[in-house]
Amino acid sequence: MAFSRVFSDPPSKSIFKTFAIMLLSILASLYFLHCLTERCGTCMPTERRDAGPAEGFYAMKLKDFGSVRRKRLLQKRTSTRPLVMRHHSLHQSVSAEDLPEIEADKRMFLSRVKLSNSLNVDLETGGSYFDTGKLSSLGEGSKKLPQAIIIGVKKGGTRALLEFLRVHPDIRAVGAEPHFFDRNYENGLDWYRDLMPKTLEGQITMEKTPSYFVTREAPSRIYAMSRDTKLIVVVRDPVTRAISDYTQTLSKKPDIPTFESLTFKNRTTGLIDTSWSAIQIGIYAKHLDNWLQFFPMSQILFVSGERLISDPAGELGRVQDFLGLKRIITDKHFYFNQTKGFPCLKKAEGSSKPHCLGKTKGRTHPNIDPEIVQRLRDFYKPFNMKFYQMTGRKFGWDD
Ligand SMILES: Nc1ncnc2c1ncn2[C@@H]1O[C@H](COP(=O)(O)OS(=O)(=O)O)[C@@H](OP(=O)(O)O)[C@H]1O
Repeated sequence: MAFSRVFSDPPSKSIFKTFAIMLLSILASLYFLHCLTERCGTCMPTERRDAGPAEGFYAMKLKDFGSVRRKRLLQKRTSTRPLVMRHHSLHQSVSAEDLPEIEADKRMFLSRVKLSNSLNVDLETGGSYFDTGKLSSLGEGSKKLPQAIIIGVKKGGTRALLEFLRVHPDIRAVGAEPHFFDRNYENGLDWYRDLMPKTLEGQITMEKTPSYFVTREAPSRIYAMSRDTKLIVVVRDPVTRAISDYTQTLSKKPDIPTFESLTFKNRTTGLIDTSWSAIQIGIYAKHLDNWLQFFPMSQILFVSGERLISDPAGELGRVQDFLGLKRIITDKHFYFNQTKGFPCLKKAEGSSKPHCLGKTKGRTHPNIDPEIVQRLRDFYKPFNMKFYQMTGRKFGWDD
């Protein structure tokens, strides 16, 4: 009897013990969460908003440090995501290039966008990811509608621009192309907002969908969302752009007719088929007219696709100015990769490794008969002249 009293607890005592253990575990988890939000441990300097002129320089430095830190903080919190999520096959199976351009399988597309954004995977390059769900549980930042959008043009260099911009600590961008203002508008703004990554105060939310530039309804729809939206268009020599567009289609459907036969309505008369999208997209002046019905020129920035390759830092400087951001992305961020034949990032967003765009960017183009190329140059010339006049910039496609 005495033995059993010493070695076996009465039921109430054992319940108390279990309860005490549970309480301790809850307290330990709470403390762990608390530390995750960095409210314990080190004390970091924070941004000062009230710096007077004499403190300007230091305030600026502090601001840069603050914004860099903000982004690092956001990225750090995602780095516990299982590495399997970065597995190459995942990126391959959801490659943005694989998203059907015209006859999109909507359900598949939406699930891809969702997957991309839940991981913040850049579907094209697989370069970075961001666990928005995790942040939401910590209550950091909030999803906002984009304040700036790269609206075009297809094959202009839009992916390169977005990837480069993502290096900036004050830019947060969705990796996949949401196609909201063309294919998914009926889903509503809440759906669109939900695709966006979380941002902290002062950060700019961005997305890119190159087909917006040629979508008739896109200007009015974006205007309805916010008349202050900043628009960026990466333009490229329309002839090279058309060939690049064709090369992409050919890579997916090797049986399509030749570039030559698609270019002409009638080969003997030399009449160009302007209904072919590869040709149509390059008539920039016509599409721009549509945008100018809703947005002033001052709200649209034109980036040269050619200079984005020959002088990425120069073009990025213009974009950062346009977005009202400090020029943080400079020459130091790029190197020219001889094998790729393009500029690449020394360090991609959220990584310490060099990063080039994927193999679907910078494809080898098929050889096109120089006569046909010349015919296309003649066709585009008046439209290009008009476009130079409208934008006040000579892009040098006809020199
Ligand atoms: N740094 C860097 N690396 C690789 N590729 C680069 C880069 N900068 C610009 N480009 C050019 O981007 C072209 C693809 O344009 P987009 O990204 O707008 O294409 S898409 O519309 O999103 O499919 C792609 O076109 P192609 O060369 O025809 O493949 C490239 O020429």
